[in-house]
Amino acid sequence: MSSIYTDDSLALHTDLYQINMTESYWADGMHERKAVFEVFFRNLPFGNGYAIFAGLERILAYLKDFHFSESDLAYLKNELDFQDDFLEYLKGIRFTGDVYSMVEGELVFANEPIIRVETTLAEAQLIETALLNIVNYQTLIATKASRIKQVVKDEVVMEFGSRRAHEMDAAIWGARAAVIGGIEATSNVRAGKLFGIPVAGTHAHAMVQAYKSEYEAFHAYAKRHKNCVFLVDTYNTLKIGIPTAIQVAKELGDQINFVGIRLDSGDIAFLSKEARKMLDEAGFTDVKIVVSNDLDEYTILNLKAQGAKVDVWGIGTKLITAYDQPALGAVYKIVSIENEHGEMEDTIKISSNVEKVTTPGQKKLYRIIDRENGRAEGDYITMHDEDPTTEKRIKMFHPVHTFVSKFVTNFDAVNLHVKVVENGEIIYKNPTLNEMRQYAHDNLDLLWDEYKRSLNPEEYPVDLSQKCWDNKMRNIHDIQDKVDEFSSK
Ligand SMILES: Nc1ncnc2c1ncn2[C@@H]1O[C@H](COP(=O)(O)OP(=O)(O)OP(=O)(O)O)[C@@H](O)[C@H]1O
Ligand SMILES: O=P(O)(O)OC[C@H]1O[C@H](OP(=O)(O)OP(=O)(O)O)[C@H](O)[C@@H]1O
Ligand SMILES: O=C(O)c1cccnc1
Repeated sequence: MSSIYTDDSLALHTDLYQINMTESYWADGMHERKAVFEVFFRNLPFGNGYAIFAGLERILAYLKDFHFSESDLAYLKNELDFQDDFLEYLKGIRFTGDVYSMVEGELVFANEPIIRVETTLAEAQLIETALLNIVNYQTLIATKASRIKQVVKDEVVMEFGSRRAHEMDAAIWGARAAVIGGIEATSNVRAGKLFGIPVAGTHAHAMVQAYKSEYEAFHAYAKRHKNCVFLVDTYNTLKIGIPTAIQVAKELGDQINFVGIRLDSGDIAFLSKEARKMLDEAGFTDVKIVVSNDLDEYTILNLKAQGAKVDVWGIGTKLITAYDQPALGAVYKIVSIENEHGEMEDTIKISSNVEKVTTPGQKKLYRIIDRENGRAEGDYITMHDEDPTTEKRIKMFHPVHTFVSKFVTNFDAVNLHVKVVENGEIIYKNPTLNEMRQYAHDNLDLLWDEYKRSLNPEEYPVDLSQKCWDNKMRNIHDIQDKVDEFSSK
C-alpha cells in the first residue's frame, strides 16, 4: 500500500462498474428511483441439502457507516477522473432505504431471496459488491462448518484455520461463521476478542523441537499453563510421545489438568485407538484425544467408520477455505424498479440458461411447517401482497416441473424475512453468536433426515405461489413479445 488513509471507508469496496452505472443514473435523473434487489444463490454448496446463512451483522455495520470519505472522493477524482458534480453527489450519499433479511443461522436454500433491499437505484447499486462479498464467504463457511458438525455429532470441533485462510479478514470472519455453523471454539485469539468465541489451543512441534525432547517441552508447558494438551507425534507417537505425556502428567499430579493429547500425523484411527488404551491403562480415562491433519467431513466420517477414538477434532485448511467448493455463487438481482410515473414495475432477466431466469417482483418468503409433525414442508415464495398465514390450504408445486405438486393444510407459514433496516436506520439487534449458533442447531430439527445427509441429499422444495409463478410467466412472455417485435422490424 502506498499509504495508509486515516479516513479509509468501505464505500470503495465495490466494483468500478457500480460507480460507473450510478453516474449514468445520476446524470439521467434516475438515481433516486425506487428499486428492489434480492440476494440469492442458485445451487447449494458442497452437494449439501441446505445452507446456513451468515453475514448479516457485518452487512448492517457496513450499511450504517456507508459513506464516501474525503480520500475516497479524492481518489475517484484524481486517479479515475470522475467529475466534481458527480463527486459532490457521492459525498452526500448514505444508505437511506429498507432491508429485509433472513437472520443469521437461518436455513437457506437455492433460489430463494435471502436479503431484499428496497432503496434508491443508486444506493442499491453501490452496495452490491460488498453485500455479496460478505454473504458469499460467511454463508459458505457456516455451511461447511454445519456439514462437518453433522458428521462429528457429539464431539467438539475446534477451528484451526487462520494460517491457511485467504488473508486476515477471512480468518476472523470465517471463524465467526464457523461458530454459527456449529463449531465450538477457535484458535484465533483476535476472533475470540472481537466476537466472544471460546478460544482454545494446544502447542506445536516447534516447542518440542526447541526443547529437544518431549519431556522437557511438556514440563516447560506445564510450568506456565494449568490446562495441558500435549502434542505427542513429533518423534514417535506410541514409543515416546504418549508415554512421555503420561509420565509428565503423573509427575505433576494435581499441579496441572491433564486435559488431553493431540495427534497430528500418521494413521489417526489406529493411533487414537492405541492412545485410548494407553491412557486408560494409566488411569487417565477422562483425558481427551485431540486430532488434526487435513481433516474434513469425509475423513472424519471414514475415521469414525474405522472406530477412531476421538474427542476433539481440530480443523483448519479445509474448513476455513471451503476447500472443495471455494465459492457459493450468490448473486444480487434487480426485481422491481420505479418507472417515470412513480409506479413500481417488475423486471426480469431472461437467459437461455433456464436456471438464470430471475423471478420478478417484490416478494416474500415463508417456511411452511406441518403443525402435526413440526417438520418443514418446503419454502414458499409469494408476491409481497400475499399472506399465506391466513390461508387454510396452499398448493405447492415445483417451479420448473410444475406437475410435481401437493396441497398442504394444517400448516404454519413462518415469514423468514425480518425488517432489519428502515429508512437507513438499523432497527435489528444482533443476537449473540451463541444464540445464532443455537438457532441454526434448532432449525435443523425442522428438516427430515433425508435433507441433512451429507451425500446425495433429497432436494428441499422451494416453490413459488401461483400468483408469483403467473407473474413470472407473464414477464417472460412480455419480453418474448418484445424480442419478436424487435427482430421482425
Ligand atoms: N486411518 C485413516 N483413514 C483415512 N484417512 C486418514 C487416516 N489417518 C489419517 N488420515 C488422513 O490422511 C491424510 C494424510 O495422512 P498422513 O498419514 O499421510 O499424514 P502425514 O503425512 O503422516 O502427516 P504430516 O505430513 O502432516 O506429517 C490426512 O488428511 C489425514 O487426516
Ligand atoms: O491440517 P489443518 O486442518 O489445516 O489444521 C491445522 C494444521 O496446522 C498445523 O499444522 P502446520 O501448519 O504446522 O503444518 P503441518 O501440515 O506440517 O502440520 C496443525 O498441526 C494442523 O495440522
Ligand atoms: O492449538 C493448536 O493445536 C493449533 C492451532 C492452530 C493450528 N493448528 C493447531
